[in-house]
Amino acid sequence: MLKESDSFTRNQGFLFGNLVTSPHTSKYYISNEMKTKGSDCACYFPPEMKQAKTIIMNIVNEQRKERKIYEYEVQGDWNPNIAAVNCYANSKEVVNWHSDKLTHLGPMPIIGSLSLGVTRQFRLRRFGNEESNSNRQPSAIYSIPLKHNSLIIMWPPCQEHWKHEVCPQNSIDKHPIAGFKRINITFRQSRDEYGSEMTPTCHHGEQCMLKPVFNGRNMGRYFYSCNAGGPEGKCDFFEWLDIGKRKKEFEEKLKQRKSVN
Ligand SMILES: O=C(O)CCC(=O)C(=O)O
Ligand SMILES: [Fe+2]
Repeated sequence: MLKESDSFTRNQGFLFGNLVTSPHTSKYYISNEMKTKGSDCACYFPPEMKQAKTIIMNIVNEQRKERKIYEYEVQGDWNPNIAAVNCYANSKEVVNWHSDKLTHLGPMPIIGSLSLGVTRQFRLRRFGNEESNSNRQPSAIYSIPLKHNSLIIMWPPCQEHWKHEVCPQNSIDKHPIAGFKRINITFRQSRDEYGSEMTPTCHHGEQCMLKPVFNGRNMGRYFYSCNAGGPEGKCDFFEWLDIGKRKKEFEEKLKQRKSVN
């Protein structure tokens, strides 16, 4: 993975009309079973990643026996089939405050995050109810040092209520093998129910993003909106996610697929 990380690339995207380049490099991997689902990504889990996946999957599923399972999260065993791998080349490479995208993971995802190499600070802060907070106090920031070979599990509803970042540091201790590099593998489960076929497209033909409502009277609901903005730089597409309806539509799709085969 250390060797492979030299070929990782920086994502680019538009943020409020400005082209921004990712402050770290990354690469996406998929499991073999995703191959049959028509994904065009050619990077399959290498053998070591498969081994790590199995270990992490077993830990998560064991812990889930003792945990509350939310209605909207994946039912049955958690089975990660994609991995986003980030590489931070030095102490100034970061990932900025964000919560992970729900579009293909669906509501209440579980994310198993394995750290390799240099120890970096992983920070978390709550973001719901910020506007309704009359004092406008910024929420507390929790900082967790993630050592080589440590696992952090972001349980639901972490992505709905918390943001996370890996912040720049003035100094870091050199790792005997990785030097100043840190590699982070986040294992995620892409759910067929939230696959591209099931994701609405806006009036401009862009795939929409699934987002949670994190405060106010609609808190707990999810909606689709367009991030791309459309040709005029704005797109007002909006659609509530009806989870019951989605389940039925997906079952219907499965039945149709079976009858075609
Ligand atoms: O590097 C980390 O620990 C976090 C990575 C992350 O948040 C992400 O890839 O979404
Ligand atoms: Fe993240």
